Amino acid sequence: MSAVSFQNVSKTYITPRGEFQALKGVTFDIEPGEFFGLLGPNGAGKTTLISILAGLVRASGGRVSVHGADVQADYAQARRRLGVVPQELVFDPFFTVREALRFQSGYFGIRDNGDWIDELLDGLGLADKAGANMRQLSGGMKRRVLVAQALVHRPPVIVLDEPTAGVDVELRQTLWQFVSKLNKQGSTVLLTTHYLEEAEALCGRIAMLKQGQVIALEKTSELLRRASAKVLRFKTDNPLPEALAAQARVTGRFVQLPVHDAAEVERLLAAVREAGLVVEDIEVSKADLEDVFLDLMTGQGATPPAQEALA
Ligand SMILES: Nc1ncnc2c1ncn2[C@@H]1O[C@H](COP(=O)(O)OP(=O)(O)OP(=O)(O)O)[C@@H](O)[C@H]1O
Repeated sequence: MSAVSFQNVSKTYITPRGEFQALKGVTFDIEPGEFFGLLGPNGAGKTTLISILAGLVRASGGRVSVHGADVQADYAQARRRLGVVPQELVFDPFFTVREALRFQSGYFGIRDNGDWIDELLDGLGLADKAGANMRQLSGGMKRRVLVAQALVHRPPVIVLDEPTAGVDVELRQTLWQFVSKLNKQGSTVLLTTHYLEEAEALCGRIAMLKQGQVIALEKTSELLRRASAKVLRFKTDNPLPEALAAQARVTGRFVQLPVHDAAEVERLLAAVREAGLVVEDIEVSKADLEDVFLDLMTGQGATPPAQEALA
């Protein structure tokens, strides 16, 4: 049985300007023990999908289950199997860290959870803050408590929605060490992130969402191998012509363009020459996940499975 199953999930929001379809028939399963990445640009529908999984938003259509428990019909079972780390910092300012974790344990009907709470505090670098009041903690420390709170009932499925957005390097490392350890011990992890290097390093499989649809669903290694395997890189001080800018990743003077074969390299360089750009340090090198992502998002060179997913 899948750890998480999304079957034909749709969501239509009613807005003052009419209906807006945020999810359009999203279907994929996550198997027990996977470290799974959900990627997509702003507004792709990632948070909506996770909120439906967590029972915070109701799907307009389709079915979502956690280890077989339907998130609507069997909410309590599904919720018990999930540890959701939210994006926003929500906490009760009057509790100490340990009290907050005890309270959360009680919410799930768990007593005598002290040993696991100690392990969480240790693993997340919170041991010396156990007695501190929540309102005294820095933003980074509060975020650690949110992670501990999400895991207090030892859920088999851990959901992290942009857990490292705006957090310092130390917390990112602590968090990934701890979550990777839980994953090695058998927990399933679903991660949404904007940091593609994080997804590349951690996730075994990745789904990419674009405008509410899955446009790629593959092993990370396959995704890297299959989509534009190469990128053309160069430096220039000149602005790019529009046709090139639409597919390029530009960082200061550095320009990167996805390429699929030698003919495309020649075509792009011809376009560069034609536009009169002065370029330096031209090289063709291996793509990383960010290149693949950009390639798929700009609609260039979608891989065969991605096209199937769109059908
Ligand atoms: N409550 C709502 N009412 C109307 N529209 C909404 C609502 N929540 C989200 N949306 C819209 O649905 C789309 C998907 O939003 P969602 O937050 O799921 O995307 P996301 O992929 O998580 O983006 P981000 O990376 O910015 O968090 C967006 O266009 C958003 O404006």
